Amino acid sequence: MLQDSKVVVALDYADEASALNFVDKINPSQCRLKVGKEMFTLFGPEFVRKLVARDFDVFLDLKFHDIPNTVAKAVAAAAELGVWMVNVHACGGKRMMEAAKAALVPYGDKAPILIAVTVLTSMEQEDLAQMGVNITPAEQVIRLAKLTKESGLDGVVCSSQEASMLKESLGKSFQLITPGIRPAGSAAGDQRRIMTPVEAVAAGSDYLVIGRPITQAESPMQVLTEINESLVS
Ligand SMILES: O=c1ccn([C@@H]2O[C@H](COP(=O)(O)O)[C@@H](O)[C@H]2O)c(=O)[nH]1
Repeated sequence: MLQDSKVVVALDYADEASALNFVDKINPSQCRLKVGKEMFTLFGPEFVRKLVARDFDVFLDLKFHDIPNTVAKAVAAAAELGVWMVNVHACGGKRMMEAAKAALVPYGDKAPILIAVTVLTSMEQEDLAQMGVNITPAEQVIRLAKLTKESGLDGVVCSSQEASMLKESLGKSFQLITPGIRPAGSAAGDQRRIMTPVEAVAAGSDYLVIGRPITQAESPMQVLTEINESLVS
């Protein structure tokens, strides 16, 4: 299926019917779909299978963070679901990330893209300081992104505010998946390191993860269409 859009819609709905009502109105050329902790916990792998069966590229955003053996098994289970992308926390360390990557080798070119979360886009300097991390979010992001690349992964989750710096130091092919995207005028909510869709793409984001500005809009389809049109160069 031809995938044109850089938008990954975060399907953070509390009920399956609302999620499928939105999905039924779109096609895979308009966006990819992200299933996170809320919907996976509520509706499990069967919900993911339904989206994959509709030909959508699915990002399974469960942010695995555990011992290497457990994460490797979880990532392989994600590959069995046929998802397009899966992630772990870079804070799990190099051995954990290497184990996750190795677990995908048997899937060859059917393996999902494997990325690692650096610093959550909801976090700012004060949040890091409270955890004893006394550097800026950007410094922590580059540190974890370098470790992710050394571990053989395909890219990172970061904010678009770090995108140009990461592209410059880690190269064009290292994928940058950026939540914390807010079209002008939409509420930031709990997000802290944000950018508009147009700014994010200009900064070097490869994929834009967008949830509430689309899913909570009066007309989600209209917002998605407007964002896609704003990104056509
Ligand atoms: O650093 C991160 C990592 C993941 N997320 C996820 O992205 C979406 C964002 O949703 P919005 O409604 O657009 O804020 C959400 O599912 C998060 O779990 C993130 O925001 N930041």
